[in-house]
Amino acid sequence: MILLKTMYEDIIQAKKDSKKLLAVLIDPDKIDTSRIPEFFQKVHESIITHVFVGGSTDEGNQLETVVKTIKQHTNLPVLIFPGSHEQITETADGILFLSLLSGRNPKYLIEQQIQSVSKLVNSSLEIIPTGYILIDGGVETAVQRVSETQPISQEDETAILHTALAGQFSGKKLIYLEAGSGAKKMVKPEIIQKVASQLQIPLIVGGGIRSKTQLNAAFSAGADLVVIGTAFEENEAFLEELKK
Ligand SMILES: CC(C)=CCC/C(C)=C/CC/C(C)=C/CC/C(C)=C/COP(=O)(O)OP(=O)(O)O
Ligand SMILES: O=P(O)(O)OC[C@@H](O)CO
Ligand SMILES: [Mg+2]
Repeated sequence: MILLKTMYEDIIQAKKDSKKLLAVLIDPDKIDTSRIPEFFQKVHESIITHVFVGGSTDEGNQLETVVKTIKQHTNLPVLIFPGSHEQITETADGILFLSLLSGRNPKYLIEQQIQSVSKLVNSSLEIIPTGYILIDGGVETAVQRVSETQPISQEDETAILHTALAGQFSGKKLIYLEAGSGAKKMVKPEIIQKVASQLQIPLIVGGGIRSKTQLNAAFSAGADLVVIGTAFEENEAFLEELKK
Protein backbone atom coordinates (compact mmCIF):
# COMPACT_ATOMS: atom_id res chain seq x y z
CA MET A 1 0.00 0.00 0.00
CA ILE A 2 1.35 3.43 -0.93
CA LEU A 3 0.85 5.99 1.79
CA LEU A 4 0.58 9.45 0.31
CA LYS A 5 0.90 12.40 2.61
CA THR A 6 -2.02 14.79 2.50
CA MET A 7 -1.62 18.49 1.88
CA TYR A 8 -2.89 19.05 5.41
CA GLU A 9 -0.15 16.83 6.86
CA ASP A 10 2.37 18.85 4.88
CA ILE A 11 1.04 22.07 6.43
CA ILE A 12 1.26 20.53 9.91
CA GLN A 13 4.82 19.39 9.22
CA ALA A 14 5.79 22.86 7.99
CA LYS A 15 4.35 24.35 11.19
CA LYS A 16 6.39 21.91 13.31
CA ASP A 17 9.51 22.82 11.37
CA SER A 18 8.69 26.57 11.54
CA LYS A 19 8.82 26.62 7.75
CA LYS A 20 6.63 29.48 6.58
CA LEU A 21 4.18 28.97 3.70
CA LEU A 22 2.96 31.48 1.13
CA ALA A 23 -0.03 31.14 -1.18
CA VAL A 24 -0.76 33.14 -4.29
CA LEU A 25 -4.48 33.77 -4.65
CA ILE A 26 -5.69 33.56 -8.23
CA ASP A 27 -9.05 35.19 -8.81
CA PRO A 28 -10.73 33.40 -11.76
CA ASP A 29 -12.59 36.60 -12.65
CA LYS A 30 -9.37 38.58 -12.99
CA ILE A 31 -6.66 36.31 -14.41
CA ASP A 32 -5.98 36.26 -18.14
CA THR A 33 -5.41 32.53 -18.80
CA SER A 34 -2.96 33.24 -21.63
CA ARG A 35 -0.63 34.79 -19.05
CA ILE A 36 -0.63 31.75 -16.75
CA PRO A 37 2.50 30.04 -18.21
CA GLU A 38 4.67 33.14 -17.84
CA PHE A 39 3.19 34.04 -14.45
CA PHE A 40 3.93 30.57 -13.08
CA GLN A 41 7.54 30.71 -14.23
CA LYS A 42 7.93 33.66 -11.87
CA VAL A 43 5.94 31.87 -9.16
CA HIS A 44 8.38 28.96 -9.30
CA GLU A 45 11.35 31.29 -8.80
CA SER A 46 9.68 32.76 -5.71
CA ILE A 47 9.07 31.51 -2.16
CA ILE A 48 5.44 30.68 -3.02
CA THR A 49 4.44 27.19 -1.83
CA HIS A 50 0.68 27.01 -2.52
CA VAL A 51 -1.85 28.17 -5.08
CA PHE A 52 -5.33 29.19 -3.96
CA VAL A 53 -8.01 29.73 -6.61
CA GLY A 54 -11.32 31.42 -5.88
CA GLY A 55 -13.22 34.63 -5.74
CA SER A 56 -16.02 36.21 -3.82
CA THR A 57 -17.80 35.77 -7.18
CA ASP A 58 -16.98 33.76 -10.31
CA GLU A 59 -19.13 35.67 -12.74
CA GLY A 60 -17.46 34.36 -15.86
CA ASN A 61 -17.68 30.74 -14.63
CA GLN A 62 -13.95 30.51 -15.27
CA LEU A 63 -12.87 28.43 -12.25
CA GLU A 64 -12.56 25.07 -14.00
CA THR A 65 -10.69 26.43 -17.03
CA VAL A 66 -8.37 28.44 -14.82
CA VAL A 67 -7.56 25.53 -12.49
CA LYS A 68 -6.97 23.18 -15.44
CA THR A 69 -4.57 25.63 -17.03
CA ILE A 70 -2.75 26.22 -13.74
CA LYS A 71 -2.37 22.46 -13.19
CA GLN A 72 -0.69 22.21 -16.60
CA HIS A 73 1.93 24.70 -15.49
CA THR A 74 2.73 23.88 -11.87
CA ASN A 75 3.30 21.03 -9.44
CA LEU A 76 2.49 23.24 -6.45
CA PRO A 77 -0.61 22.17 -4.52
CA VAL A 78 -3.75 23.88 -5.87
CA LEU A 79 -6.55 24.50 -3.38
CA ILE A 80 -9.97 25.94 -4.12
CA PHE A 81 -10.80 28.92 -1.92
CA PRO A 82 -14.54 29.05 -2.66
CA GLY A 83 -16.81 32.06 -2.47
CA SER A 84 -19.78 29.72 -2.99
CA HIS A 85 -20.83 26.10 -3.47
CA GLU A 86 -20.66 26.66 -7.22
CA GLN A 87 -16.90 27.08 -7.09
CA ILE A 88 -15.91 23.42 -7.08
CA THR A 89 -13.88 21.54 -9.68
CA GLU A 90 -12.25 18.11 -9.56
CA THR A 91 -9.25 19.49 -11.41
CA ALA A 92 -7.91 21.04 -8.18
CA ASP A 93 -6.12 19.05 -5.46
CA GLY A 94 -8.23 20.15 -2.53
CA ILE A 95 -10.68 22.64 -1.13
CA LEU A 96 -10.71 24.88 1.91
CA PHE A 97 -14.10 23.90 3.28
CA LEU A 98 -14.90 27.35 4.65
CA SER A 99 -17.39 28.31 7.29
CA LEU A 100 -17.73 32.06 7.94
CA LEU A 101 -17.42 32.05 11.74
CA SER A 102 -17.28 35.83 12.18
CA GLY A 103 -20.77 36.24 10.67
CA ARG A 104 -24.20 35.16 11.75
CA ASN A 105 -25.57 34.41 8.31
CA PRO A 106 -26.68 30.75 8.21
CA LYS A 107 -26.11 30.69 4.45
CA TYR A 108 -22.35 31.01 4.98
CA LEU A 109 -22.23 29.02 8.22
CA ILE A 110 -23.89 25.85 6.89
CA GLU A 111 -26.15 26.35 3.84
CA GLN A 112 -23.41 26.77 1.21
CA GLN A 113 -21.68 23.75 2.73
CA ILE A 114 -24.81 21.56 2.41
CA GLN A 115 -25.30 22.71 -1.16
CA SER A 116 -21.75 21.65 -2.00
CA VAL A 117 -22.19 18.04 -0.84
CA SER A 118 -23.60 16.61 -4.08
CA LYS A 119 -20.39 17.70 -5.82
CA LEU A 120 -18.06 16.63 -3.02
CA VAL A 121 -19.53 13.31 -1.93
CA ASN A 122 -17.72 11.25 -4.57
CA SER A 123 -14.88 13.64 -5.09
CA SER A 124 -11.19 12.96 -4.68
CA LEU A 125 -10.52 16.52 -3.56
CA GLU A 126 -8.87 16.79 -0.16
CA ILE A 127 -11.42 18.60 2.00
CA ILE A 128 -9.92 20.78 4.71
CA PRO A 129 -12.39 22.18 7.31
CA THR A 130 -11.49 25.84 7.72
CA GLY A 131 -12.83 28.45 10.14
CA TYR A 132 -12.92 31.72 8.21
CA ILE A 133 -12.91 34.95 10.23
CA LEU A 134 -13.50 38.29 8.55
CA ILE A 135 -11.75 41.19 10.25
CA ASP A 136 -12.15 44.89 9.49
CA GLY A 137 -9.50 45.91 6.99
CA GLY A 138 -10.59 49.54 6.67
CA VAL A 139 -12.68 49.18 3.50
CA GLU A 140 -15.93 47.41 2.67
CA THR A 141 -14.78 44.18 1.05
CA ALA A 142 -16.36 41.81 -1.46
CA VAL A 143 -16.72 39.07 1.17
CA GLN A 144 -18.68 41.44 3.38
CA ARG A 145 -21.03 42.35 0.51
CA VAL A 146 -21.49 38.80 -0.75
CA SER A 147 -22.00 37.24 2.67
CA GLU A 148 -24.03 40.15 4.08
CA THR A 149 -22.06 39.98 7.31
CA GLN A 150 -20.02 42.50 9.28
CA PRO A 151 -16.32 42.00 9.95
CA ILE A 152 -15.03 41.93 13.52
CA SER A 153 -13.29 45.17 14.55
CA GLN A 154 -9.51 45.00 15.01
CA GLU A 155 -10.15 46.62 18.39
CA ASP A 156 -12.08 43.58 19.52
CA GLU A 157 -9.14 41.27 20.06
CA THR A 158 -10.99 39.03 22.49
CA ALA A 159 -13.84 38.42 20.04
CA ILE A 160 -11.32 37.49 17.34
CA LEU A 161 -9.40 35.16 19.66
CA HIS A 162 -12.52 33.49 21.01
CA THR A 163 -13.95 33.02 17.52
CA ALA A 164 -10.71 31.34 16.42
CA LEU A 165 -10.65 29.07 19.47
CA ALA A 166 -14.34 28.19 19.11
CA GLY A 167 -13.46 27.13 15.56
CA GLN A 168 -10.65 24.92 16.81
CA PHE A 169 -12.86 23.40 19.51
CA SER A 170 -15.49 22.66 16.83
CA GLY A 171 -12.95 20.63 14.88
CA LYS A 172 -11.78 23.06 12.21
CA LYS A 173 -8.34 22.09 10.95
CA LEU A 174 -7.27 25.57 9.90
CA ILE A 175 -8.18 29.09 10.99
CA TYR A 176 -8.08 31.87 8.38
CA LEU A 177 -7.86 35.49 9.61
CA GLU A 178 -9.07 37.55 6.64
CA ALA A 179 -8.89 41.34 6.35
CA GLY A 180 -10.55 41.04 2.92
CA SER A 181 -9.16 41.19 -0.58
CA GLY A 182 -7.61 44.60 -1.20
CA ALA A 183 -7.87 45.60 2.48
CA LYS A 184 -6.30 48.92 3.43
CA LYS A 185 -5.06 47.52 6.72
CA MET A 186 -3.83 43.96 7.12
CA VAL A 187 -4.69 42.04 10.29
CA LYS A 188 -2.50 43.68 12.95
CA PRO A 189 0.57 41.64 13.95
CA GLU A 190 -0.51 41.95 17.62
CA ILE A 191 -3.77 40.16 16.77
CA ILE A 192 -1.96 37.49 14.75
CA GLN A 193 0.39 37.00 17.69
CA LYS A 194 -2.42 36.74 20.20
CA VAL A 195 -4.33 34.16 18.14
CA ALA A 196 -1.24 32.17 17.07
CA SER A 197 0.02 31.89 20.63
CA GLN A 198 -3.19 30.22 21.80
CA LEU A 199 -4.16 28.21 18.73
CA GLN A 200 -2.86 24.69 18.19
CA ILE A 201 -3.93 24.30 14.56
CA PRO A 202 -2.24 26.18 11.68
CA LEU A 203 -3.12 29.83 11.15
CA ILE A 204 -3.67 31.42 7.73
CA VAL A 205 -3.56 35.21 7.36
CA GLY A 206 -4.59 37.22 4.30
CA GLY A 207 -5.92 40.51 3.05
CA GLY A 208 -4.07 43.71 2.22
CA ILE A 209 -0.50 42.35 2.39
CA ARG A 210 1.48 44.31 -0.20
CA SER A 211 5.10 44.40 0.94
CA LYS A 212 7.89 42.15 2.12
CA THR A 213 7.87 44.01 5.43
CA GLN A 214 4.18 43.24 5.98
CA LEU A 215 4.70 39.62 4.92
CA ASN A 216 7.55 39.18 7.38
CA ALA A 217 5.56 40.91 10.12
CA ALA A 218 2.73 38.38 9.61
CA PHE A 219 5.18 35.46 9.68
CA SER A 220 7.05 36.76 12.75
CA ALA A 221 3.77 37.24 14.60
CA GLY A 222 2.95 33.57 14.04
CA ALA A 223 1.07 33.17 10.74
CA ASP A 224 1.87 29.72 9.34
CA LEU A 225 0.58 30.50 5.84
CA VAL A 226 0.06 33.92 4.29
CA VAL A 227 -2.18 34.57 1.28
CA ILE A 228 -1.46 37.34 -1.24
CA GLY A 229 -3.68 38.14 -4.22
CA THR A 230 -4.22 41.81 -5.03
CA ALA A 231 -0.56 42.86 -4.66
CA PHE A 232 0.48 40.35 -7.35
CA GLU A 233 -2.47 41.31 -9.60
CA GLU A 234 -1.46 44.97 -9.41
CA ASN A 235 2.30 44.62 -9.50
CA GLU A 236 4.04 41.51 -10.81
CA ALA A 237 7.39 42.99 -9.85
CA PHE A 238 6.44 42.25 -6.24
CA LEU A 239 6.63 38.56 -7.15
CA GLU A 240 10.23 39.12 -8.23
CA GLU A 241 11.02 40.69 -4.84
CA LEU A 242 10.06 37.38 -3.25
CA LYS A 243 12.73 35.27 -4.99
CA LYS A 244 13.89 32.09 -3.21
C1 LIG B 1 -17.58 25.13 1.54
C2 LIG B 1 -18.05 25.80 0.30
C3 LIG B 1 -18.21 24.99 -0.90
C4 LIG B 1 -18.31 27.13 0.23
C5 LIG B 1 -18.10 28.03 1.39
C6 LIG B 1 -18.62 29.39 1.06
C7 LIG B 1 -18.27 30.33 2.19
C8 LIG B 1 -18.69 30.00 3.55
C9 LIG B 1 -17.57 31.45 1.88
C10 LIG B 1 -17.17 32.45 2.88
C11 LIG B 1 -17.50 33.83 2.43
C12 LIG B 1 -16.91 34.25 1.09
C13 LIG B 1 -17.83 34.89 0.12
C14 LIG B 1 -15.60 34.07 0.85
C15 LIG B 1 -14.90 34.45 -0.40
C16 LIG B 1 -13.47 34.13 -0.27
C17 LIG B 1 -12.69 34.64 -1.40
C18 LIG B 1 -12.41 33.72 -2.50
C19 LIG B 1 -12.23 35.90 -1.39
C20 LIG B 1 -11.44 36.53 -2.46
O1 LIG B 1 -12.16 37.65 -2.84
P1 LIG B 1 -11.89 38.39 -4.23
O2 LIG B 1 -12.74 37.82 -5.29
O3 LIG B 1 -10.43 38.42 -4.47
O4 LIG B 1 -12.41 39.82 -3.90
P2 LIG B 1 -12.29 41.05 -4.90
O5 LIG B 1 -13.25 40.74 -5.99
O6 LIG B 1 -12.71 42.24 -4.07
O7 LIG B 1 -10.88 41.10 -5.33
O1 LIG C 1 -6.06 40.15 -2.31
P1 LIG C 1 -5.38 40.32 -1.00
O2 LIG C 1 -5.63 41.65 -0.37
O3 LIG C 1 -3.94 39.96 -1.07
O4 LIG C 1 -6.07 39.24 -0.01
C1 LIG C 1 -5.84 37.88 -0.15
C2 LIG C 1 -6.95 37.05 0.45
O5 LIG C 1 -6.85 36.97 1.83
C3 LIG C 1 -8.29 37.57 0.03
O6 LIG C 1 -9.27 36.68 0.31
MG1 LIG D 1 -9.23 39.94 -5.17
